[in-house]
Amino acid sequence: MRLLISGGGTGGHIYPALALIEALQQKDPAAEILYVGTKKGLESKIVPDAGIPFKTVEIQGFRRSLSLENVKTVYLFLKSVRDSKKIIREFKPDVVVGTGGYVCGAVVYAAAKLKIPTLIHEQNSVSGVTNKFLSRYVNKIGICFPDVKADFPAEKVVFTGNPRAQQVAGIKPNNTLQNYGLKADQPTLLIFGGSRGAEKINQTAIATAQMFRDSPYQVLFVTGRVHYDKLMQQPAAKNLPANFFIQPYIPDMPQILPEISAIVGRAGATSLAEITALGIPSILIPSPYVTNDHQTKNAMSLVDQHAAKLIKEQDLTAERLFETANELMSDEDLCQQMAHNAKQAGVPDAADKLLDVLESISQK
Ligand SMILES: CC(=O)N[C@H]1[C@@H](OP(=O)(O)OP(=O)(O)OC[C@H]2O[C@@H](n3ccc(=O)[nH]c3=O)[C@H](O)[C@@H]2O)O[C@H](CO)[C@@H](O)[C@@H]1O
Repeated sequence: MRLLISGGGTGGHIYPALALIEALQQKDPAAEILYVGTKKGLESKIVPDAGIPFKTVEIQGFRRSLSLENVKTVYLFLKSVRDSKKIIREFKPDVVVGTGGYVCGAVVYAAAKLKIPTLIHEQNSVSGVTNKFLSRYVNKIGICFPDVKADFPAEKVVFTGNPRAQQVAGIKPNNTLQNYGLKADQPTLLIFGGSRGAEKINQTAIATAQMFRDSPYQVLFVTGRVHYDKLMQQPAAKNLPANFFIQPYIPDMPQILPEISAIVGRAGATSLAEITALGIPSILIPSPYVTNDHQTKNAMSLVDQHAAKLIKEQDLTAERLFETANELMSDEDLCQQMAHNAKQAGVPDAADKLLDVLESISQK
């Protein structure tokens, strides 16, 4: 099969695409893949690092207010559709897949206009702007939360879950935390604010460092690459307790997750797919800055099932973060119960499900 795939901007759109590619390559080692993204998005590093052929088009998102920038956005969209058509004609895919982000708007739209079979994957409980636009043109739509079906033409929707879940579910603990300086035999709390890091979570997490000093577990705090240098200059980052570790980014997150006891993080949909695939208790701090507050809705699906606790960003303080995390890490029964509940919500065969949909529409 020749698969052209596009998804960009943040890890939450990119990692599901990579997981689908991995599942396809396992099933069909002769499969030919091309990934289309932008130079500016995280995909321009993550995708070539994964050894996948990568091409770019130039595109940007719409501003919500009336602005001259939107004229440029329309111009870039039309140009990127033309550029995408050129890439599609050269690569001759059997099927084109979009996993969200502005870039896949142009690529998948171009494919649909060229009558190539198309599939989009919506990770969230509320449809993204790009997927909503594309839903008119595509053949099928894979979803991860039942509620989001209402945002799309019902006959196109298939519940598949997030393929990253299957990629993560297949990995066994292998002392990977040691590569980051942590101990292999201690429970570990992971704190991170999504694939790009989150300023408020970062400032709060660094302020908790000394509070964790005497805890019988270790803390791995991941800042996001763009925040790391500035954060490490703060006095609080200079004299860290021996059980508190800071990293800019974890490129091999699927490898470390099976060794994590509990997570404090945003409620990005791909992170939640990982948390539920493995059954990890979590404390979720949804981003209030995303379309239609979709992270709160994502988070509530786990909170309602007693699989996660929720702290609103506006209520986040160092004391609240430490107390909530410490309470969880100190209560084995609670951890086990939440882990069990999280796992119930997981879809550990999501990549196979999405591949089935892909094969059903592909020209090959
Ligand atoms: C601000 C924003 O628009 N966020 C959106 C974005 O989030 P974001 O890109 O943060 O996505 P998620 O939290 O869903 O996923 C993050 C992904 O990055 C990985 N990771 C993270 C940190 C790290 O150091 N290493 C690493 O590999 C995680 O394992 C996970 O696979 O896409 C999600 C999925 O559509 C949405 O639900 C989020 O609302």
